[in-house]
This record gives sequence, structure tokens and C-alpha cells, in this order.
Amino acid sequence: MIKASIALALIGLSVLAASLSGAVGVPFYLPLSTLALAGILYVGRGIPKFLRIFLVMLAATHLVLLGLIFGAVLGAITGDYTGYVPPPSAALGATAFGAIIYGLSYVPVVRTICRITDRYLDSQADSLIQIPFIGLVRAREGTIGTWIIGILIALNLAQVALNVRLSFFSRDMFNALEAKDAAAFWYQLFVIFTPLAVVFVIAALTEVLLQNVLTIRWRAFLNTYYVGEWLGDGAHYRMQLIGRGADNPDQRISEDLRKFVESTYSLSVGLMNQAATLVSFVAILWTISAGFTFPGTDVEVPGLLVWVCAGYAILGTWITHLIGRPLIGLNFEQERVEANYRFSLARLREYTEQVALLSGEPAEREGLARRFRQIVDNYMQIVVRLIKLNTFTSAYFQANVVVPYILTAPYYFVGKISLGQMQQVVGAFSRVESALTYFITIYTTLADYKAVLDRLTTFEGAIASAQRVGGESKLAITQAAGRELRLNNLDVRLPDGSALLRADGLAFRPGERTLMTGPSGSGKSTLFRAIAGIWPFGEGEVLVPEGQTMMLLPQRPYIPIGTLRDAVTYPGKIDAYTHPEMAEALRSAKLPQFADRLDEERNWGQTLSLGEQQRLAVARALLTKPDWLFLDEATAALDEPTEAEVYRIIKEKLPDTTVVSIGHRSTLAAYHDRRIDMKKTEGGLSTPVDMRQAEPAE
Ligand SMILES: Nc1ncnc2c1ncn2[C@@H]1O[C@H](COP(=O)(O)OP(=O)(O)OP(=O)(O)O)[C@@H](O)[C@H]1O
Repeated sequence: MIKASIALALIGLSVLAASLSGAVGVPFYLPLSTLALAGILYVGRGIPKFLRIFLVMLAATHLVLLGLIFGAVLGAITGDYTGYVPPPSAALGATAFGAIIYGLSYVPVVRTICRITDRYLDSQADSLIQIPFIGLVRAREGTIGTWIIGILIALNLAQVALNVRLSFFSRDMFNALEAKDAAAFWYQLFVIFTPLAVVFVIAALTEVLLQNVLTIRWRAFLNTYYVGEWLGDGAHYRMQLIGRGADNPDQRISEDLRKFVESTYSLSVGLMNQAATLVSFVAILWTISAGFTFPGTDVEVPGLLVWVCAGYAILGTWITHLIGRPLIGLNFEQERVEANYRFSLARLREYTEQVALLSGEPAEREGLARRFRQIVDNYMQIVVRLIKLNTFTSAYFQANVVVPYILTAPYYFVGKISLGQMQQVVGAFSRVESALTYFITIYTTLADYKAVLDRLTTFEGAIASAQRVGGESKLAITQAAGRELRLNNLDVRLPDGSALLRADGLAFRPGERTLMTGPSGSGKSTLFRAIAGIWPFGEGEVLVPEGQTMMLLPQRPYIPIGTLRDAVTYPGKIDAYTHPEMAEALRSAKLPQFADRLDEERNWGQTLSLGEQQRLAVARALLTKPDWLFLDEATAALDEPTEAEVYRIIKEKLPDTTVVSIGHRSTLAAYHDRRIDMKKTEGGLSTPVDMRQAEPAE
């Protein structure tokens, strides 16, 4: 609060300096505006780092401008200064921008942007960067990002300054032409223009290079961060259990992060560039307009050209908006129908076998054609709209060429301005006009950017709730001495809080093979999830023998995209096992035909039958040799003789592994020593009952 008041007072000071500058002059307002900017910098120490970079760079610009102005004053005294004299308003502009940036740090949406951005700028990760002429430099990633953004801001401001200087070159060159002064003309061309043009090209190239380096490094950092948060501590699974803001994480991580980085850069630096351009060239137009009278009258209008230019830009943008407005909805619709079509194709690719079996190709073709027709129909509407819009914008752009001449010609003919000044107005007019147009049309980009920001924040929110649910879970997995796995006072619930099952004192003993049976939906798989530590809803304790490894095989195993070697070693490291070990595991798991295809890369999840996928998972278990192996209907797709063979192999190859299975087939009982049946109690709650104890005859 105190800081905001100080900043407000400083902004007031800077405005006061602005209003008095005309009356009191440079010596008065320069120290005042410097003091104001220094004050804003001082109170701005607490604002987000991203905004602070802009503040610091503006302060630096302010100092450079001050230097130029003092140089000019000094030059005027000694009489040999011929360079560019920045108007006092330029230094004041820097102060005003500083104040605006400080104010922005209080806007909620800007704070959200800075929160995501500062994550990168504060990154402590050790990193390397290749700097031309210096070589590889080691620094913290956040420091590298901060420096690149700082340099990019400086380059953008330098380009604005160069444009301003070039507009004076244009004035002087045309004045030389008008005066038929050949020496002055060549001087302007070679001594003034050429070095400026070289600097301009170098600045533009450096900007392109740095901008691309920045966006990819920034995106890489955010990508690692978001993927880490999403996958960390099982948040990805819990997010879909609680189901809030969890849709399409793929889009959020790939698309939205890319758009966030690109738009944050282009909007922030772009806005600053356009604002600086606007202020600089408005100052030029304002100065040249001095003494201009309203056409046909004797009334002097201060800054006449500025008002005409603003009116012209607003009128043009307004008409563009009226004609182009439907394009926003049409483009949105186009993205939607394109996405629908893409999704239909991807779905067809996934279910190609089912479609072929049902001879569903004609139906698919018709469905695809219908969806594609939507693309074409919408596209045609866009084309019609674009033609209307282009008719106006082309005419407007053509008019842009002559309008400034029409505006200034009368003043030129009466000798109020020189040909050079007329030329300078033409350039300044187009820059002010395009800067104003940029501000007015940016809202469509902002709407898109806001949507990206919302998707990222809801995604973060979903990750945070998933982490909270995990952290606050009263369902404890405790490592304990001893060799038994024991459930103490365990109440497992559904995500909505309703009770699902209760187990107290149930123990799984090492070496004993246990089969869990029970009606579908009674909670057998959920109990496995609780034991594995991924189910957060409920309370109680699962005592796990200390230091022992656990592996759970679900009914449909996950097969990653890649080689068979990737699939069989998942989630372990690919080089954790030798080629013969993997081949042997596949042979033991009754997949001998794949033993020499380990390096073949294909979508194995789609190629292998469900039974083969289940045997592949068994091969993983044979390689991993866990202390505890939980099989959740993990052999349900196998024929009975193969299932029997798989259980025999597990017993033979993993003699020290304790097996707990879930299954419905009665034949499974033969491979287990003990049966636990999930019974429903009167309240609808499930509870595991030890059938060996309950029915000793079995
Ligand atoms: N993420 C979830 N959200 C809501 N309810 C769930 C969720 N996961 C499971 N359930 C519910 O919990 C109950 C138990 O499911 P679970 O898969 O554990 O049963 P199961 O005994 O293994 O069944 P089956 O023998 O058919 O595999 C079911 O009624 C199921 O609908």
C-alpha cells in the first residue's frame, strides 16, 4: 500500500514535470523526470522479475536519452553538434512508461502471466549457451533468459530510435534535393544513411536470432516443468480421478505452452515497441504541425497532423472491425471443424480392425465426407468475408500512400514546410497510423491469449488439487519391518467420498499365493490401487515390508510406442538387461516368436493381441523379479492351458516372489494356496473374507 502510494506520487511528479516542461524548460524537467524514474525503479524492486526487466531497460534508455540531450545542449553551446537531438518528451516518455509498467504489476491477469514467466526467469538450473566470439558460457538458465529478454528490449528500443533518426535523414535528404545541393545529398546518403542502415540490419538479424533462442529455451524449461508437475507423484492419475480442469493435458503442454511463450514475448515487447514508436513519431508530427491552421480558416490547431492521423486510423480500424468482425467466429469455427475431422481420422486409425471386420468403410467414408463438407462450407464463408474485407483494406492501404501528401501539400505550397519535412510527415504518419491500428486490433490476439492463459491456470490448479489430495490422504502406506503385507483399519472410498470397502487385519504372507475373487464392481482392483499407493481416497494403513519391491500387472498392460525392447523393459532402463535376458524372458512368457524381434519399432499396443500383451507384461515381471507381484486379471485373455503354463513359469522363475491375483475363473484356484473372497456386507460395503479360514474344506 505504502509502496503503491509512493509510486503514485512519483507518477504525479512525472506528469507534473511533463506539463511544466514546455513552460520551464529542459533544466527543470530533466532532474524531475530522472528522480521520478529512479523512484519508480526503487519501489519497483518488489514487482515480478519479468516486469522489472522492462523497468530497468527503460531506465537505461532514459539515461541514454539524457546523455544525448545534454550532448546536444553542450554541442549547441560549443556550436559543433550536428547529430540528432531527441525531444525532451522522449526522456519523459521513458518515465511515463516506467510508471505504466509499475501500475501493470497490480493488474491480476498480468500477475498471472508474470507468475508463469518468473518461474523461468528464476530458474536455478545450470545451463550452457553458445555466444558468438566468446564460446560456450555456463550460467543459470534464469539468468540467461533474463539477459536475452533485456537485450531484446534494448534492440527493440534501438530500432525505434533508428527509425526516428532515419526520419530526420529522409527530411534532410529531400531538403538537399529541393535545394539541388549535391554535396549535402551525397553526404546524407553515404555518411548518415549507410552506417545507420548497417546498424539496422545487424540489430534486426540479432533480434530474430535471439528471439528464437529465447522462445525455444523458455518453452523447453516450461515444458520440463509442466511435464514434471503433471507426472510427479502420480498427479496425472489423481487429476482424472478428481476430474477438475484435467481435460486435454496434451494440448495444454504442447500447444498452449508454445502459444504462451510466443505470445508473451510478442505482446510484451511488441506493445512496448509500438508504444515507443507512437510516442516518438507523435512528437515529430506534433512539432511539424506547429503553426498549422485548420484548412480554409485561420484557426491554429496544435498538433493538427496528430489528430488527423488518429482520426484516420480510428476510422479505418472501425470500418475494418465492422466488416471483419464475423471472421473471429468463423475462424474459431474453422478450428473446431478441423479438429473434429482430425479426431475422426485418428479414431478410425485406432479402430481400423473393428471397422474392417464390420465392413464399415462406406459408413466411415460418408462420415468423413460429411465432416469435411463442414470444413469446406465454413471455409467458403471465410473466403467471402475476406474478399469483402480485402476490398476495403486494399483501398485503405492505397489511400495511406497519398493521404499524408494531400494533408501536407497545402502547407508545402504556401511555404510553411520544406519538401524534407513533408517527406518526414509521410513516414511519421504511416508509423503513427500503424501503431494505433496495432493497439486497436490487438484485442483479438488478446482474447486468444487470455484463453491460453486460462487453460494453463486451470491445468496448474488441477495439478495442485491432485497434489493436495495426495498429500492430505489419510490412507497411509507405511514401510515396516517384518515380511508380511498387512491392511490395518483400512476404509477405501470412492472419489465422491462414499464408502467402497473395509479391510482390517488382512495379511498377505510371503511365499503364499493368494487369489482374490468376488463380484464385479466389489472393489478388488481398487484395493490393489490402494496397496500400490495410487488411490488417495479413504483412511487406514497398508503396512508394506521394508525395502521390498512391488509390481502390479493390470488386465490391459501399457505398451509404450517404440521397439519391443522398450516395451519389455518398461518402465525400467533399456540397458538394465542384456539382449539374451530379454529374449529368454519373452520365450518363457510364451512369446518365442518375438524373441528375435526386440529391435523392431512399431505400434506394438495395436499389433499384439490382448493375450500377447498380457504375456509381454509377464515377461516384464520375469525380468524385474519383484518381491510382490499383483496380477489384476492379468491373464484373463489367455486360454486356460496357456494361463496354466504362465502361472507354472512364474512359480518356477520367480520362486521368491509372492503372488496375489484377482480373477474370476475357477481354474485359477489350482495355482494358489489361499482364496480371499470380496463379500458385500449389509450396508453395501465390500469386505475381504479369507475363504481358507472360512471354509477350511476348500
Ligand atoms: N475413478 C473412479 N471414479 C468413480 N468410481 C470408481 C472409480 N474407479 C472405480 N470406481 C468404482 O468403484 C467400484 C469398484 O471398482 P473396481 O474396479 O475396484 O471393481 P472390481 O471388483 O475390480 O471389478 P471387476 O471384477 O469388474 O474388475 C466400481 O463400482 C467402480 O465403478
